[in-house]
Amino acid sequence: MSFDLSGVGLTHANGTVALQDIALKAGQGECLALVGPSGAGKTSLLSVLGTALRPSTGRAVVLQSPLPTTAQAPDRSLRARIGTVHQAPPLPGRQRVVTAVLAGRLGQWPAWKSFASLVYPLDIAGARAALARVQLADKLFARCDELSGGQLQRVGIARVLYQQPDLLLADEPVSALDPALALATVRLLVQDAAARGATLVASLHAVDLALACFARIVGIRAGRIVFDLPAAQVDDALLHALYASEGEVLPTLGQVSVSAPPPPGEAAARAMPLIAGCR
Ligand SMILES: Nc1ncnc2c1ncn2[C@@H]1O[C@H](COP(=O)(O)OP(=O)(O)OP(=O)(O)O)[C@@H](O)[C@H]1O
Repeated sequence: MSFDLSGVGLTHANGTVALQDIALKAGQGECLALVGPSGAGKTSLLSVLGTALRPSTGRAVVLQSPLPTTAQAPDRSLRARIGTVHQAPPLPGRQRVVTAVLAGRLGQWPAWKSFASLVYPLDIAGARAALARVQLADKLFARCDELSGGQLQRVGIARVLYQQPDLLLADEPVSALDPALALATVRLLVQDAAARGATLVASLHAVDLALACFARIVGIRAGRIVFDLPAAQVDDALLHALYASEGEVLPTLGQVSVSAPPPPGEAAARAMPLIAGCR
């Protein structure tokens, strides 16, 4: 088992209830996509899985470790086995890309090696290889503040590819990329996880991308899981109900407009001429 959440709730410091009674588990090596409208709780759920936020209620076990329910910090070795791709990677502007990528393994290295690598990058070849997988090898020694938003997202992805975590969490990882690059990048994440037997949980804005690339789709609305199904069983009625608060147009990579709920399967199929066979 990669993770097992039962009865998990999360209330933010200001009293906002972000998650309620979440029951979700995944075996090692499973890949699942989280979809749902803005504010549904996708980032909050990924933050709990990534140990950045402590559940307010319920029980969470991640990579065989029960997460602490007190203020106690999760242990460093657990965090080193979890990799997170942020929508906007928190990379210092003055940091070189090579250092940002190598930081993916800081949690796995002994303190002396981490410190030495911050002073002088210790595995330049490894960083270059990870960047090449996202077509950014030429930016190896660029400063992070010299990159576009989409390039920064890809540096964040190269960092997690370099890290090789057992549990990979991706929060809107391709939101700043054009459709073709977004598809190639999500495929890369899925293929990397599959090749290594790692678990991947990705929140995706574009439902067509989620349906094309992931075998299992989890729909979230108002902090609750409303469906958890194989992609083939996620039909338009379910998706329109999920996104009802955002109008009648489903968010897709191709921004294909669907004016009214069509028969099951049709909207996603219409929205997907660009993306086929990702899984
Ligand atoms: N740091 C915070 N403090 C207070 N409330 C928060 C905080 N972060 C998120 N929330 C609230 O928690 C709820 C869930 O937010 P979350 O960011 O998890 O949703 P999301 O599905 O990721 O949304 P989006 O798709 O817009 O990124 C929302 O009501 C949001 O306003």
